[in-house]
Amino acid sequence: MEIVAYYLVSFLLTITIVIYAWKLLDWAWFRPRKLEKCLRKQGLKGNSYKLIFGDVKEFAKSFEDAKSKPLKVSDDDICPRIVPYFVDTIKKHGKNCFIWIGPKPMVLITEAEVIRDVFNNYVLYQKPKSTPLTKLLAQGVASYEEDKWAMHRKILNPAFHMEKIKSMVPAVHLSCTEMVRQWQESISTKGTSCEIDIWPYLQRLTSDVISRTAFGSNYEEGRKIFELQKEQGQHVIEAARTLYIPGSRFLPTKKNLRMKEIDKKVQAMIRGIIDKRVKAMKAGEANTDYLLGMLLESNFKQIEQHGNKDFGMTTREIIEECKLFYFAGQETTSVLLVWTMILLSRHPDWQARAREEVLQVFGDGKLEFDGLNRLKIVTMILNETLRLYPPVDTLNRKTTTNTKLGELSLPAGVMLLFPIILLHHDKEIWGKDATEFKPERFSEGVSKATKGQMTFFPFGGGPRICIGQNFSMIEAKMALAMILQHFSFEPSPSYTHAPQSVITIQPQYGAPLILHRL
Ligand code: HEM
Repeated sequence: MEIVAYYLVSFLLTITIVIYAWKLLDWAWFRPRKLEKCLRKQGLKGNSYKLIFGDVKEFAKSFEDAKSKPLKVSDDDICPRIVPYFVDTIKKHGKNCFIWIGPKPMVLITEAEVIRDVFNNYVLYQKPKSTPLTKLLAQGVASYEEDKWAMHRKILNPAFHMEKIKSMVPAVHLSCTEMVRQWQESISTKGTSCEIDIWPYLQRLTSDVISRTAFGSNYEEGRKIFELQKEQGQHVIEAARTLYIPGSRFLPTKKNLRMKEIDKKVQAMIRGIIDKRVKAMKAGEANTDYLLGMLLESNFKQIEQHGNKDFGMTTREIIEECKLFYFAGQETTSVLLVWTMILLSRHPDWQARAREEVLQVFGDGKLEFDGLNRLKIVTMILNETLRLYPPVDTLNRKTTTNTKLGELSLPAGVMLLFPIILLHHDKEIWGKDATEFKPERFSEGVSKATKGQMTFFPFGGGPRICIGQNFSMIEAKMALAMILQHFSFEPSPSYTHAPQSVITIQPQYGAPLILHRL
C-alpha cells in the first residue's frame, strides 16, 4: 500500500514538474517565437527575440546614455532624450516596428486613426496588468476593466463635473496664494529679484491642492496621507527599475516591510476620514465641496437607486480611488506647470502676452472661476506646453483576443504602445517647426489645430480619457495667472535643460529661474 502511495505521489510530482517546465518554456521561448513569426508575417520589423530579456538591456542602456547628455537650453526636440529606444528602433526598422519588453513583443502604433479605434474599443484593448508592487501604490478606476471600470467611472464622473470643480476653486486659490507668498518672501530678502528653483515649490503646490480638494477640512490628515503616498511612489519606481521576480514581495526585506506599513497606515487614515464623513452625513451636516465627499455622496446615490450594495463601491475601493487621485493628479499637473514656466522664461514675448491677458481679465484682483475660462492666450500656451512636453509620454494597451487593427491582424497577448510624444513632435503632422514653441497653433482651439485627428492626446482618449483633465487645466490656469500677476521670470544661468522620463517628464536637475517682483 505504502509503495503504491509512493509511486502515486512521485507520478503526480513528475506530472506537476513537467507541466510547470512546459509552461515556463512556453512563456520564455515558444510563445515569443510564435508571436514574432506572426508579427513579421504582417510586415512588422524589430530585433530578433533574445531569451527572457528581449530588448530590455539595450532599452535600459539607451535611457542611461540619454540621461547623461543634457540638451541646449533652447532645444525642445526632446524625443531622443525621453524615448531614445523608440527613436532608434524607428530609425533602424521604420515606423511599422516592434520591440521586446522581456518575452512580450510591443508594437508601436503611430497612426492617428488606429489610435482612436483602440481608445474607443476599450473592452478589446485593455491595460496591461500592473505588478503587485505597483498595485500597492494605487488601484482604482485607472486599473479596472469592463463592468467594474464602467461602474467606478459612473460613480466618479459627477465629482469631476464643471460645477463641482468650480466649488473647489477657493481651495486651489488658497494653495496658490501660499506659494506666491513664499516666493515674495524669498525675493524680499534679496531686493526685487532672486533665483528660485521653482520645481519643488510646484510639486508642493499640486500636492497641497490635491490634499485640500480631496479631503476638504481633513486637509492636514490628507497631507500626511499623501506624504506617505509620495514615499510609496519612490519605492515603487525603484522596484520598477529592476526585473520583478514573482513572489519576491513576500520576502521580509526592509523595503517590503516599509511598503506594507505605509499601505496599512494610508488605508487606516483614509478609513478614519470616511467614517467621520459618514457620521456627519447621517447627522445631516456633511459638506461635499471636496472630492472624497462628492464620491461618497455619488456612491450612496448609486446604491440607493439600485437598492443593492453590489452597485456601489466598497470602503476599500473608495480608499483606492483616493490614493489614485494623488498618484494620477499631482505630478502630472506640477510637470505641466514647470515646463510652462520654463518655456515662458525663454519666450518673454509670450510671457508678456499672457500677463497682459491676465491683467485685462482680473487686473491685480482676485482670480475666480469664470475669468479663468476666458483666458485664451494662457490656454494656447498650456496646450502648446502639453504638446511639446506631454506629462505622460507614452500609453499602452494589450490585445485580449485575436484582433484586426487597421491593416494588422494581431494575436492575443500583444502589447501596443502609443508614443504620445512622437506624434506630438511629428514634422509630417505639425510642420517643419514641430519642435518649436508656437502657441499660435492653438489659436482656434484644439480641433482646428489637429484637424480633428488623434494627433494631440496628452490626456489619452475615448471613454477612458483622463477624468481629471478639466480639474488640472483649471488648477494650472489659476497657478499660472497668479504667478503672472506677481512676477516676471527668466532662465537662470544655473539651469540645465535635462527633461527625463520618470513616469512623467520631469526636469532632471530642477528648474532654477530668476524671478522679479512686479
Ligand atoms: C496635466 C495633468 C494630467 C495629465 C497630463 C493626465 C494624463 C492622463 C492620461 C494620459 C490618462 C489616460 C491613461 C490611459 O489611457 O492609459 C489619464 C487617466 C486618468 N487620470 Fe489623468 N492626467 C492629469 C491630471 C489628472 C488629475 C488632476 C486627476 C485626478 C484628480 C487625474 C485622474 C485620472 C484618472 C482617475 C485616470 C483614469 C481614467 C480611467 O481609466 O477611466 N488625472 N490621465
